[in-house]
Amino acid sequence: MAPKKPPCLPSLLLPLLTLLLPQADTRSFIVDRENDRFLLDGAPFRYVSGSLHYFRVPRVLWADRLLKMRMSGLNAVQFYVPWNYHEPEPGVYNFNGSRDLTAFLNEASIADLLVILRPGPYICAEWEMGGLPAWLLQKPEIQLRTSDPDFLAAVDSWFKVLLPKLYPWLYHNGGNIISIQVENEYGSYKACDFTYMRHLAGLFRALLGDRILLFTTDGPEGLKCGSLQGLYTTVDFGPADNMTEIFALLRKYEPHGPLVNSEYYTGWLDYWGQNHSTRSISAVTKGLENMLKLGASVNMYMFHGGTNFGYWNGADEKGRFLPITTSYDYDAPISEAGDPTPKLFALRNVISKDGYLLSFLDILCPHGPIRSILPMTFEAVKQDHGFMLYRTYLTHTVSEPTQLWVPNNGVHDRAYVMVDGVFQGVLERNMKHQLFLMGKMGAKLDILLENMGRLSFGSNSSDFKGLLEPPVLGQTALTQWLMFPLKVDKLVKWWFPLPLLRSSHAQAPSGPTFYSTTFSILGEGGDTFLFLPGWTKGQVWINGFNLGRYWTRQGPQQTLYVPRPLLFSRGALNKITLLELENVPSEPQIQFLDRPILNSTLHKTYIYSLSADTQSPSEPMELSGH
Ligand SMILES: CCCCNC(=S)N1C[C@H](O)[C@@H](O)[C@@H](O)[C@H]1CO
Repeated sequence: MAPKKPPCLPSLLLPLLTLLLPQADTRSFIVDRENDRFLLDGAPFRYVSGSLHYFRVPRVLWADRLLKMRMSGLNAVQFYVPWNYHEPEPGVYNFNGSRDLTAFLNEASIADLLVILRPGPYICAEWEMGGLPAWLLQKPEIQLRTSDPDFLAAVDSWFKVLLPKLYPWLYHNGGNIISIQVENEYGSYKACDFTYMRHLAGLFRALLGDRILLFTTDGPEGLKCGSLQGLYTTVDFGPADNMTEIFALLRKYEPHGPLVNSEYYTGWLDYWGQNHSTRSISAVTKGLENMLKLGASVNMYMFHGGTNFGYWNGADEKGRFLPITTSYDYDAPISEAGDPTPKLFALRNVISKDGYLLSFLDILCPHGPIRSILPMTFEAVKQDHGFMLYRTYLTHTVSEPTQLWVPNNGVHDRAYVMVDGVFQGVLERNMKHQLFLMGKMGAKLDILLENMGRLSFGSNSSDFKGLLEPPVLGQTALTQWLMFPLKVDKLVKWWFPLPLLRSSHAQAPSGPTFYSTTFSILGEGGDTFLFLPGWTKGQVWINGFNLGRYWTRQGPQQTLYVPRPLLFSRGALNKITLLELENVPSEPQIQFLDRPILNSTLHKTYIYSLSADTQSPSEPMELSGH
């Protein structure tokens, strides 16, 4: 979330003050040259990042694109800041709407993505004038990207506005920016003006302090003029390039420290009048796999390209003037329209093999688990409502079905038990039914605990929730627990729809599973009642609103009231997400009825068929109860 704001001091004082203040926490992102790696908060860290340019995506879609990147297994996002996008005229600044850089940083933080920021002043990027404002050319003799005093004066003035905005977002200040690039592929520019680069490096240090990692990026041929003492050197290259040769060349500039490819090309740009550029999935994934095996940190350029709206496209000169197209699809893993492509899933598989794929737990429990010898209650880990996952590992093989139980009625309130992700069944408060399981030594035992609501009347309202006693397997009390307090509502708000219906022969998964889909209302619509025939028990959200619990199997309530104001009408898409805790039918359906069903008796299964004339449920046919 937005980091703590520094005291509003003159911008140049801030870094100085920070130096004087004791560092309030141990947040840090540094280069460990002894072990050729990054350290994040002292722990070995490698980023698998993707480029997404906020200035090529409408603000209302930022969250969607960023989450899709996170769900692809990335842990960082890299983006430029185009100077001309924010200073349309000298001294006039715009950081509003789709130019709200702070809002984008915050969206990245919400998506749990670290940030690699590239503020230029030149950014290239197939963007109008490489990000430099056209008004610089009102001085026709100006020497762009050099120590020309006119150019430096404009650069200084811009960065004295921009960089203090970034200061609170630096990782060690509580934000998510782990590194900042100085200039862009300067070694590819004819000037090779080290005075200019030293000026920029000094300005960044003066305004950002000395803790943030500053780096440069160049193609292999640009390292000589693009690298600078005090700035970490990185390279860029694509799948067709010789990774071994290029990294060997990089080692001449950075003999120690992590190898970094700051722009690994997943596709390429398009020019009007030429064929759409593509890069093969196999080549792109193979190259990524090889770099990950080397322990390199990689940023995939682009992971989502977006669009050159308005007049913002740039141009290249290759013997002739070549304007860039409006689409910046880039044959990227997320298409220009935001759709995951086969390339995304192929890259996700590579990242997952590397152990980098996010489980839901990374999103549901972004701060990681709490470790304890004995299980802790919801209250002890400061989780009031909803769900907590308890995880332990079997310390011995259980080769015969063995009872899992919790002494003193210690399940508060329902426990969904899995072994290595396979659903075993449910333990329930005040219920005597037994649960037997088997598993090899080292098998993962997960218990998803549901808080069904605290006592509101009775002898003791101190109704603690969770596992109040250590579960016992046979005669062995299980210890060494990890507790994951789950922020389910946060995930649901960003979840993009997944197909709800499965092909009939597919065995619907059992145990805690998310389902999500979209639906639209043709007319104005009205209040309605959600009916989930054949579903068992769970939680449901509509358009991010937590509608409540359903327990179709149990009754007597079979429908959930859906107030009309929750819904979008006239064809707009509504999103429904369900967390089914036990089982769904092979072809799960959701129905919206025009009346409630609150009176089904317990343990009976009803089939309601919508009668053709009224589209309302006929009288229920009672099937055998069980
Ligand atoms: C045809 C030469 C284009 C020069 N740009 C190159 S090599 N690239 C590197 C550059 O840093 C980046 O901003 C992008 O411009 C990328 C191409 O998408």
